[in-house]
Amino acid sequence: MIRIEQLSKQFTTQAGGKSLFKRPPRRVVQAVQSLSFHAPDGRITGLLGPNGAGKTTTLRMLAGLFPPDQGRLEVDGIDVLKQPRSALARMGILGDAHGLYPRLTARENIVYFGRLQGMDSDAAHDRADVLAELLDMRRILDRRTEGFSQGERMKTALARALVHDPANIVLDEPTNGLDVLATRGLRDALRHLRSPEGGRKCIVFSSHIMQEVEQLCDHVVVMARGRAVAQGSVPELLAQTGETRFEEAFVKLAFADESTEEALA
Ligand SMILES: Nc1ncnc2c1ncn2[C@@H]1O[C@H](COP(=O)(O)OP(=O)(O)OP(=O)(O)O)[C@@H](O)[C@H]1O
Repeated sequence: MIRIEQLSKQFTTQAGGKSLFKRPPRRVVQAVQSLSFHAPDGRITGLLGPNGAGKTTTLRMLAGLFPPDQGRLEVDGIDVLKQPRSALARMGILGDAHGLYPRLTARENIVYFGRLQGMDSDAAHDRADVLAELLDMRRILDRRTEGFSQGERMKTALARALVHDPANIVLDEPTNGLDVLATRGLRDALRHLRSPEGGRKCIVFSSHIMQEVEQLCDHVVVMARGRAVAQGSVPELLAQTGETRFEEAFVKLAFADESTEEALA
């Protein structure tokens, strides 16, 4: 179970400037603002938002990569800021950079991570076999990852993230660069992991692809400009917007401010 409460994060960047002598002005980007949501076990929760909505920033804070300015992040009741190691041990995280060791085989990459998580070698090897079955990667399991395709890299990175059988699975744009079959395979694997047979995992993933979210998610958090502008199941969001197509509902929800601002300009 993952719970996020009133999360905020801003970044300060240098604005561009032509002058050699004047320091360019600073710009503040509010990446995430007062974001709250709850992702229960046995459910797939999707963070859906356009580019720059704050999805990756949110998931990076959940992974303990940097602290929020404000707010609380909890994994199975454990505070990520206060007890990062225990919280991280309860999560399998697939980030945007897959960072595999190219000289190791897929299996060795998976087993190595298992060992880092405190598993003994036999258990890590057994688990690599189970995951290879689940993610349909038996063909590549004993190949060096050097030269792997995008889909093969993603599967290996996902298997590595799941090696310690975490109760919570966090995925940032997992289908980026995958073809239709690989996307289907991933969808099936996530459905299995959500089911009682798959361990009723709590799954949180980010995406800007509506069809993916529509087909997979029990709960959708629509993000825009760092905020959650709406939350609910797909039927609830359709009812809330009075739309029959999810794409229309999403555009209405995610870009509502912009049309108002454009109208006022
Ligand atoms: N390290 C950083 N420094 C400055 N600005 C940042 C940094 N990281 C994120 N941002 C800004 O914060 C905002 C949210 O970015 P984020 O990557 O979280 O969005 P996203 O919803 O994941 O977008 P996308 O779908 O394009 O990946 C953007 O305006 C981005 O430029």
